[in-house]
Amino acid sequence: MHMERKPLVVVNGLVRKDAIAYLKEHVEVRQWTEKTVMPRETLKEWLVEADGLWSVRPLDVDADLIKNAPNLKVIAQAAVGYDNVKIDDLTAAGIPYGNTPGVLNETVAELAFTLIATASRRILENANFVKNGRWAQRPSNIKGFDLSRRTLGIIGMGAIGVSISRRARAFGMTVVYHNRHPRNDDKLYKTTYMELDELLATSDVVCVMAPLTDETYHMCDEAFFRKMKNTALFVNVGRGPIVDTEALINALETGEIDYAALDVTDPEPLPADHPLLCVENCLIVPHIGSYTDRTRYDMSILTADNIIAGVHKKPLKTCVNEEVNYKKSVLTEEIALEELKKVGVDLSDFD
Ligand SMILES: NC(=O)C1=CN([C@@H]2O[C@H](COP(=O)(O)OP(=O)(O)OC[C@H]3O[C@@H](n4cnc5c(N)ncnc54)[C@H](OP(=O)(O)O)[C@@H]3O)[C@@H](O)[C@H]2O)C=CC1
Ligand SMILES: O=CC(=O)O
Repeated sequence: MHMERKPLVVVNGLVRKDAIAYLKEHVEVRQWTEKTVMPRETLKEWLVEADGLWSVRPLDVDADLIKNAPNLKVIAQAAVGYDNVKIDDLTAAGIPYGNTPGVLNETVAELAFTLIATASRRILENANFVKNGRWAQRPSNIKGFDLSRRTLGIIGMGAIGVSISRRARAFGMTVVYHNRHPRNDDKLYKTTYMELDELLATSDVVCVMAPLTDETYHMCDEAFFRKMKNTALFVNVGRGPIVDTEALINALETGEIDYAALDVTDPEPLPADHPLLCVENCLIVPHIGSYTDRTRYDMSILTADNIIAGVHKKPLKTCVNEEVNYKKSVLTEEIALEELKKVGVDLSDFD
């Protein structure tokens, strides 16, 4: 009797154990479980046999990585952002790429708004005085500012940006945004489109929620910060390299802007001696936008589902390069095979 081998999925780093257990119910898994980053050459060797790849950062996914992977049918990663992936290379190779949009919108928006609220009331600095037994010595210049009746400018008003805007409205803020294209639902979300310069001049809080692309790389440079209000708060939850870090440090130290709150930095992680860590008016958290147990679970299961679908040539639930996603025709073919089985055709006869 013909025994079909299970598809082989390579995972090049550590991911949640429950997601791996789920994946193993459907496919064979070969995982790099060392704490060190998997050497690229070793990964390339493993991919020779692989049907699928669960990509774990840091990893540059490009034509070179997959050139000796003749069976590869899908690559997926537990993240919305795919700036480490050359999508065109995968499309050229006919490989669909799955990301995890949607399931993290509210969680990332909560973190973005937590940064805004925490920074606006200087929670960290004030809490430190209390914790260090210096309540009474707290200097009077560590003042917060109100969010109500202020303007939030979102750069990159997509799925997460909209969720941030809803929270801002609940705090009594006016929301303006800049994208390459104005949205057609401004009435619904009570938002206003602005060109970038106007947004920077208008906003009391500027929040970057755009993807990292060639266009957005170092978008926040010296000129960008010069156009912001001196009293403004700058927040980045998009990607670190959208910001020219040196320009940000300079803007914070010279008073060009008042304060920054960052979930993402360039580089990541920040080395212990990085100059950004010495800047007093800057709050940094270690890229925890989607990092809650429930949301990381949802992202991991969606990634596993995309991989399981892809290795069986079924449509990925969330695919970036939809033009090479597996289409219904594959399903139709399977339904046809099921029908054949039902009428007693022994498919192994055709192997
Ligand atoms: N810190 C964290 O943990 C997380 C960070 N992220 C980051 O957030 C990004 C956005 O996620 P999500 O909201 O789901 O993505 P979406 O694709 O829904 O939204 C992205 C938005 O950015 C806009 N945009 C793209 N290019 C530019 C540009 N050059 N200038 C201005 N706006 C631009 C797009 O509009 P248009 O096409 O009209 O320009 C779109 O509205 C991700 O790519 C990722 O990098 C996501 C999740 C967690
Ligand atoms: O940074 C996280 C992501 O989902 O993108």
